[in-house]
Formats: sequence, structure tokens, C-alpha cells
Amino acid sequence: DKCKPVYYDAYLGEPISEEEYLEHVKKNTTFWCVNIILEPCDPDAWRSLDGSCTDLNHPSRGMPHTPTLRLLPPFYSGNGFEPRKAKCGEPLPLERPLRTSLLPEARIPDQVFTQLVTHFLVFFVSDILSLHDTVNYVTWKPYCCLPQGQKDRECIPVKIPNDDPVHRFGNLRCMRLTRPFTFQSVGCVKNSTKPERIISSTSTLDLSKVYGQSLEALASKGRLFKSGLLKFEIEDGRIWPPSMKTQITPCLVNRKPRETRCHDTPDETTNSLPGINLFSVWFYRLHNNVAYALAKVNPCWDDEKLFQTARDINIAIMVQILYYELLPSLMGYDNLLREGLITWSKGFRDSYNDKVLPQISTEYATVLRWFHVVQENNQKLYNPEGCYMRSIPLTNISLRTGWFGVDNNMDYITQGAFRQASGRFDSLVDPDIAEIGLGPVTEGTDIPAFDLVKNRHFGMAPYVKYVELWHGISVNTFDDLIGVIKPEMLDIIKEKYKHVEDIDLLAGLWVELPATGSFLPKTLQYLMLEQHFRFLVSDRHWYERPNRPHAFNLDQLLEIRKATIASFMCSVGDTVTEIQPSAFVRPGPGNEITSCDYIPKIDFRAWKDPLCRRCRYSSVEGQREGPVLP
Ligand code: HEM
Repeated sequence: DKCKPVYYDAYLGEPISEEEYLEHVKKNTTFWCVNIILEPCDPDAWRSLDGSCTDLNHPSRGMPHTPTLRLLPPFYSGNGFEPRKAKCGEPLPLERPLRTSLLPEARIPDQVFTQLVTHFLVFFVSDILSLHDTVNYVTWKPYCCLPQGQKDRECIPVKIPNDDPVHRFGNLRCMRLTRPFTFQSVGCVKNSTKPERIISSTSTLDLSKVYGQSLEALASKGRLFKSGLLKFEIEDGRIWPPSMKTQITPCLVNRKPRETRCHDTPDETTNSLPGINLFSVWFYRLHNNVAYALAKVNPCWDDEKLFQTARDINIAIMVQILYYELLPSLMGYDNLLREGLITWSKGFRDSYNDKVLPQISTEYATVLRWFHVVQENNQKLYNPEGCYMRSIPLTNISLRTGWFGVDNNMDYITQGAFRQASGRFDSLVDPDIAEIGLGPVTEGTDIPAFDLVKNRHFGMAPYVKYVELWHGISVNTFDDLIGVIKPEMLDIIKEKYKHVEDIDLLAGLWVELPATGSFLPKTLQYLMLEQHFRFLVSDRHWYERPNRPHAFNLDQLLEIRKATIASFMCSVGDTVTEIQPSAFVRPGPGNEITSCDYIPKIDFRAWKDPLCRRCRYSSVEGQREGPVLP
């Protein structure tokens, strides 16, 4: 029956019967455990919103709440699947003292990269990962450091010892934290099986922060249903996504009555971290700029065609910037070329492999947290002339979209994003990220220590297993890590861990030497290459494919190739009339700030549809209307 929905077991990816589905309804587990596909996959359709039909043979794979892939089998201890023990049978060293020893606190500007790198990265992360584990200990179970928390198995608070370098003079001895949600904990799979984390995002790169993950959310909050546009609002001459009109909003930290802005987007978590907030607004605007440009060259296109094409271009621009600009800057152009992540030719390439499921690896989801190390929390604000105005801690403007809407803050933070250095790519962490990572909503948050806790609860194999896997060496003693770990840090590692196999994956990354030609630690480099290759080969809608549904023609692809973060900022960044051509890299000799007129732009005439000539004088009503956009 064509119109009958098909229910899939989210974990197994197999269809289930209506009776099995009703069982889930009874248990109230459909949200987590069932993927519903309303219509059979149409191989010629545009990319779906919920990730379904990315893989025609396994239509539910790629959807939210589908499993991650383990590169190495998990390590847990006991029947309760608690974090693995040290080799000698004792618990592993406490996370907080490990963090304070291996990753000291300091705020040092990087000599190469700008703050735009971390803003882009955190936005990109929000496209494929989840916030629910954080919401759990902040909002749903805020009691993990109170006596009530001792009775709740979900609570795994982080202990702060009495000799803590920061808190020994204060009273804080506990930071609240909860176990990550797993297929087991939410009731999809038996508790007697090894915990597998559950993620609420689609596993493809699809700008789900902008478009949401369901038709209903996009229809009710996103689409204007006119000229292919997303809904928008103009305030003080700036274009924004629509704002919420209710009193209760997710912008918990807005300082009322002045700060009222909170975005009513298909995915409300656009209002969370500043980097996510900024790039969501910018990609929102870019969609409308593209739709407007397309409508101009194709007056006969209807709303649907304009919308879908603009979405497709918007996603392609994001991926082009990620693969051809950001990743090469971080990981080395030649490294990416050699591993087949990018191509030197500007034309098409088809790397799609229908045997590879659209998934992310559990390891990748964990080690991406390494980037907390390079997050500078002191956001500098500049005016459009490039003069420093003032600073604000990023942790003070999370969950505070209202701040962006007042005092020209949006202009100044935009300017600061490409003028200011990121944190140094080193074994150091910004003091705010290490102590007050969630700002005023908790008593204290040591983000990298939390990362280590999660590393253990996700059952990551010991660090040395990954070193052996990727670097082809066998590691039996600490000295086998000479040449892999920074010498001075190897001394500290030996003090902290009793056996070389005890080292946690993330702790190893904190102290590793960078890979050749890269700024990233050696093992992180491999784990990133591995996953970014999978994004490319498992995505049927990958923008460089000539034979995907609604594929670009060559001229169009060549225009997409012009996308850079600088042209992006010129197009959507408030007051950006000049910028350095490589805006992920600090401005300076060879990368001077220059007028946007000199930054190559996409020419949308490549999308001119010859069929439109025929209906030129009978253009669809309203087609030429639209906001006056740059
Ligand atoms: C001011 C900047 C940032 C803040 C305040 C922040 C805060 C946080 C917090 C509180 C968590 C949850 C920790 C936990 O409960 O385990 C988290 C998770 C995470 N963050 Fe950040 N972060 C920031 C920047 C970044 C950046 C630049 C990246 C770059 C890759 C990043 C990647 C991640 C990842 C991958 C996770 C895990 C998400 C998941 O597993 O679903 N964060 N962050």
C-alpha cells in the first residue's frame, strides 16, 4: 500500500509490524525507538529532512536515533557496563585531576586560526550530534550533586579533590553530570546488552539546524511558502529568523526587558551556544539570498522549486567550505587529497558507495570534543573599521539570543569572529571552558573533564588500541609512545596512569604530537579522516555527484567551488564590507583584509533555466516579490 507508513526499529534498521509498533506506543518508546517513513522512498526526490532514504537499501539509516558505528569494540567493566577498570583492576584515575594535570588552564591566542573556526565547528557539530545529554543534567536532573543524586543511577557527578588547583580555596567539590542516553537507557534495547549511545540528529551534513528535521516543523516555523524563502524578520535594518512571541522561551539567559529576541526556528536549539546561534542566523539568511537570486534568474520557478534548490545550494556551500577550506587548513591539503577526501580537479566526482551506511562513528562523536581545547572563551568585539571595542565571555551569551539583538552586538561579534585569534592548538584549555563552561546555569562545568567522563561511559577502547590501529606500531610500554606523545607530557602521563593501556583515548589526544602537515593530534587526524571519508561515500545526495537527484550541472558545480568563508561572510555577515580572503586564518601579510568586491562570488546565472524563457511573461504570482537583499 503506497500510502501506508512503514515503521522501522531505530536500532536495527529493520521494518517492524504494526503490532510491534503499537507495543512501542503502549510503552511510550516510539519517539526514541521507532523511525516512521510515511511514503516509499522516491530515488529521484530531493534530500529528505529527517535523513530517511539517504540509503535506498536501508531507508531508516541516517535518521535521528539510529546507531553510531564502533571502530573498535567497546570496553566496559562488570554486568552493569560501568567504565572500564585500570589494568590492575582499580578504577581509572579521577577525571578532574587528570584534566588539571594533562590540560592546564591558560588563554593563549593561536598564531594561525581565527575564532570563526571554532564558531563554524560547533555549528557543524550541532548538525550531527545532540544536546539532550546536557539538557538532562542542567534542566531535568539538576540534583546530581545533592543527596537526591546519590539515589539516582543516572547521576555521575564529577568529583573535585581537596587539593584541586582551583577549588582548594573554595567549597566546590562536585560538578553535576548525568549518564549519556543510550538505546538501552531509553528502553529500545535490553539493559543486558552493551550500552550504545543514541543521538537526536541526522547523520548526514544537511544543515538540520536551519531546516529542522521534520516537514511539520519546517512548514510551521521555517517556510514562508512564497518565493522559496524562509520566514524572516527585519529589525533595525538587520535580517533575522522570526522571533518567538511567547513569554517562556529557550533563551533562558536573556536579560529582560531589554533582551527579548529568541528565534522561533524549526530547531529551537539554534538559540544555544553563540557559534551555533551565529551560523544558524547566517545560513538562514544565505538561504534567502540564494532563493532571491534564483528567483531573479528564473521568474517562472514556483516556491517549491526555489525552496528546494536554495536548500540544496545552501547545504552544498556549507560542505564545500568545510571540505575545501576548513579541513585542509586544519589537517593539511595534501593529507586530504591523499586520503581521497577532496579532489584537485574542480569537476564532478562520484565516490558514493551504497554499501556504506550513513552513520558516524562513536569514536568520532567523542573525539570531536578535543576541539574544546582550542575554544577561546573571551570573545572580542570589533567595529566595522576593525577597532577593538570590548570583550564578552562566550559562556555569558549562551542561551541568550537577546544579547545579539541589542547594542549592535551582532555587528561587533561578526567582525570579531574573523579578526580575533582562536585559542592556541596546544595542550592547554581556556580557564572558562574548564571551570564555568555552561555559564550561569550550573555551579561549575569543567567541559574537558566531562568529555573524559563521557569517553569512559561511551566505552572507548584504550588510547593505545587506536594508536596501534592507525600508526601500525605495537604499544606495550610508555616508552613505545615516544614520538607519538609530547615528551614533557609523556612524563606526566606516566605519573598519572599506572599502565600504558590505562590511558583514555581523549587524554591521549590532549597530549599527542600533531600529525605531519596538520595542526591536529595524530590520532584525532586519523579518526577525522576516517569519518569525513564516510560522510562523502555514504551520502547519496553528496553535492559533487553528477548523477544524484537534481544534480548540479558542471557550470553550477564550478560556481559552488567558489564558495569560501570570506564570500559567505561578505554575503550574510552584518557590516562585513571587507575581510581577509582566508577568513579561517588570521589577517596578515598575504591574507590582508580587503574589500568584499575582490572576493570571488557565486554567479547564480549558472542556474538560469532555459524553460523559463517560455513563461517569462506569465510568471507565477508573487514570484518577483521578496526582501531587498544584498
Ligand atoms: C564556548 C564554546 C563551547 C561551549 C560552552 C561548549 C560546551 C559544551 C558542553 C557543555 C558540552 C556537553 C558536555 C557533556 O555533558 O559531556 C559539549 C559537548 C560537545 N561539544 Fe562543545 N562547547 C563549545 C565549543 C565547542 C566546539 C568549538 C566544538 C568543536 C568541535 C565542540 C564540540 C563538542 C562536541 C563534539 C560535544 C559532544 C556532543 C555530543 O556528544 O552529542 N564544542 N560542549
